[in-house]
Amino acid sequence: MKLKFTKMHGAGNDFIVVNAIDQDVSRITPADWCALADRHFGVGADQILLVEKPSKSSADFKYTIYNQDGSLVENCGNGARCFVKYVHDKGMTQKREITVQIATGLMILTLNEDGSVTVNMGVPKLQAAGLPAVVDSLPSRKQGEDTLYAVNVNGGTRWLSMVSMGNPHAVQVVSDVNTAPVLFDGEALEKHAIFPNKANIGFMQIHDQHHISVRVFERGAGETLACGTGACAAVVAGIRRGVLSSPVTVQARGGVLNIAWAGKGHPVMMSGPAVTVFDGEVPLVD
Ligand SMILES: N[C@@H](CCC[C@H](N)C(=O)O)C(=O)O
Repeated sequence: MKLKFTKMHGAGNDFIVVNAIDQDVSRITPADWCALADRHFGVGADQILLVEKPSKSSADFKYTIYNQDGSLVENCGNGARCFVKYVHDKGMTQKREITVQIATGLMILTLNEDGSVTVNMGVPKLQAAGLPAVVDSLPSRKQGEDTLYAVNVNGGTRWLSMVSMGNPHAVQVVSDVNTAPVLFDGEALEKHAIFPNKANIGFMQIHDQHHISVRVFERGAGETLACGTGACAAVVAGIRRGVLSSPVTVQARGGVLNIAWAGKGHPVMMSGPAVTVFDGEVPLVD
């Protein structure tokens, strides 16, 4: 069997996008997706995105996401932008505003005139239990409206904000993202016992109340050049801590994302680039 795909990226967070409406992918296993995402023996990608038929009549498409390690994911912000560009470029819809079914509900995405995409990322969950994160025995302190939890890792204490964007994020403020121990601490925190489903670990440097730099050690993928949901989680945490004001420009290693959030109970709006790299075809073992 041959599988057609498109390689895309959003601010350097790269994807293999697969049309699973016109191609039968039912026999492709998570291990196959993992092999395809391998950077040495496969095509290479942080995530695999499947474009599928929705089961809800109010949605235009369904969108299933696998991490590089083959695990299923609830949400992917940079992927959502690439998803819209893909279905538009492939003539699968003429609509510029598209409703997409994801694991946690419906997501509304808008293809802007300049080719960028704006995504309504939904209302963030602000309780640690919602990630889930088991924080009952951890020391905590308030900063603004946020509650920070002290987690011991690699011989030090990190004060983490807990934000769910449908997927779990723990965010800490660092003085310099370039020297922050993103790989060392990120890997240890991703798998920390307080996160039963693991977590994405964000490191945020605050330049001023409207500008930050963020690096994210992603669950199931390691550090990526950008993480859309991670950027949203960092902005939500910063606004709740009282150190950021909406809108916020987020500098990731691979590009810039713009995030707006009006506060508790409101959805996070994210805008940023979506780029096609090439179309390809790979043989898969039957
Ligand atoms: N790169 C993504 C997030 C992908 C999912 C994440 N690794 C997880 O396991 O939750 C983004 O742009 O949001």
